[in-house]
Amino acid sequence: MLTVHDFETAARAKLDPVHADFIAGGARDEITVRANEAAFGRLQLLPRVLRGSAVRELDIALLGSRASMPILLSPTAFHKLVDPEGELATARAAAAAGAIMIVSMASTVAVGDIADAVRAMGADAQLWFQLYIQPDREITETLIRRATDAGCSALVVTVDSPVLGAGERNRRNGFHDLPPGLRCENLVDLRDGERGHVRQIAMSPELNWQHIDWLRRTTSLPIVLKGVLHPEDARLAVRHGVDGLLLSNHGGRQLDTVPATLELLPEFVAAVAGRIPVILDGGVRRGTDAVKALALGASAVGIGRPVMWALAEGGEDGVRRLLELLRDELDDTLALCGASRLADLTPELVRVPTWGPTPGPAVAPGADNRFGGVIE
Ligand SMILES: Cc1cc2nc3c(=O)[nH]c(=O)nc-3n(C[C@H](O)[C@H](O)[C@H](O)COP(=O)(O)O)c2cc1C
Ligand SMILES: O=C(O)C(=O)c1ccccc1
Repeated sequence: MLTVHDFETAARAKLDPVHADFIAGGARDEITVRANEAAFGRLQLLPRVLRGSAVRELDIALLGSRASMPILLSPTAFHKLVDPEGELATARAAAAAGAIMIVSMASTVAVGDIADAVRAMGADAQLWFQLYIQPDREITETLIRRATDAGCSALVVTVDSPVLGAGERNRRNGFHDLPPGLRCENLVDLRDGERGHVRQIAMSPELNWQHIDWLRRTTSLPIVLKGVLHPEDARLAVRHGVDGLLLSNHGGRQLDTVPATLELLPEFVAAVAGRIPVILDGGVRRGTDAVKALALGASAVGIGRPVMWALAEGGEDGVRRLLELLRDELDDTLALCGASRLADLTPELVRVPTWGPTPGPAVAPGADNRFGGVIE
C-alpha cells in the first residue's frame, strides 16, 4: 500500500460491489465527485528553495483540540459495513496517529463506546461528533448529550442535506438499509423502543439560521457547520456565532454540479477573513492536495472515502497505515516546498496554469485569479 489509490484498489477486491458503490458513489451524474479530485490536479505548486529545516512541524491546535497533523477524518457512516470492528478500529487508528476523528451520527458503534475504546488505549480522545439537527428538539438534545457525555470536543453540524442525496448507484443496487445485525447505535432508544434504523434520521428541509441560534444556546461545545459552500453563508455563519466551517460538498453526494471545494476556497477564506477556522474536504488523496488547500488558507483538510477504503483493506492497521502514509506525504511535500511549518504554506506556493495548449479560462494580467493571487 504505497498510495491512497492502492487502498481503494485493494478494498474493491474485497468488498461486496454494492458496498463499494455506496462508498465511491455520489449524487446524480457524479460530476462534483470527479471535480473535487480534478481541481487538485489542475492547481500547481511552485516551491521555494534553500530555506528548509531538518524537521517539519505538522501539529495543529483547532477549536481547542490538538492534533499531530492537519488531516482529519471526515464523518462517514456505517464503518461496520466494511470491518467487523467498525468505528472502534477507525478511532483507535486515529488516536494512534494523533488525528481528529469526526464520528458520524450514523455510526455503527455508539459514540460512547468509541470514546471508551480510545481511552482504554491510554490515548486522549480527539473525537468530534457529526450531527443532523432533528425536527424534534428533544431528539437533538439527546444526541448532543450522548456526544457530550462521551467527551466529544466539537459538534459538526451537517447543513448540506435538506433532503437525502440522490445516490443513483444505491438505487440501482437496491442498497437502502444496513444488513441484518448492524444498526445506527447512536439512534437506539432516542425514543422508547427505537431500534437504530438509519431511516430514523430525518433530513430536514425546514432548517434555518434560527436552529443554529438555538443550538448555540443549547451547547457550549464549539460548533462547526459542514457543507457550507456560498461565501455569503460563510459570513452568516460567523454572525451566528459558529466556531468553524467545514467547506464541503459532501464528497459530491448531495447537490451535483456544485464546484470543487478547492475552487471555492479562496473566495470562502476571504469572506471569513480569519475570524474562524476553515476546514476543507472533498478529493484530498495526496500530501500535495493537503498542502494546496493549506496554502490557500484552510486550517486543516478532511478525508472521507480514503478512510473507508483503508478500513476495508486492513481494519485498524489499514487506517493506521493510511494516516502514516498521508503524514509522510505531507511532510515530504513541506520539505520540497521549502516549508518548515504549516504557517509557511502561503498562497504564493500555488499557481493555476496561465499558458498551455488548451485555451483555459482567459485570465487577463492583473485580473482576479480564481485561486487567489493576482497574475502579474
Ligand atoms: C461512505 C460515506 C459516508 C458518509 N457519511 C457521512 C455522514 O454520515 N455524515 C456527513 O456529514 N457526511 C458524510 N459523508 C461525507 C464526508 O464527511 C465527506 O464530506 C466526504 O466524503 C469528503 O470527500 P472525499 O470522500 O472525497 O474525501 C460520507 C461520505 C462517504 C463517502
Ligand atoms: O452517505 C452519506 O453521504 C451520508 O451522509 C449518510 C448519512 C446517514 C446515513 C448514511 C449515509
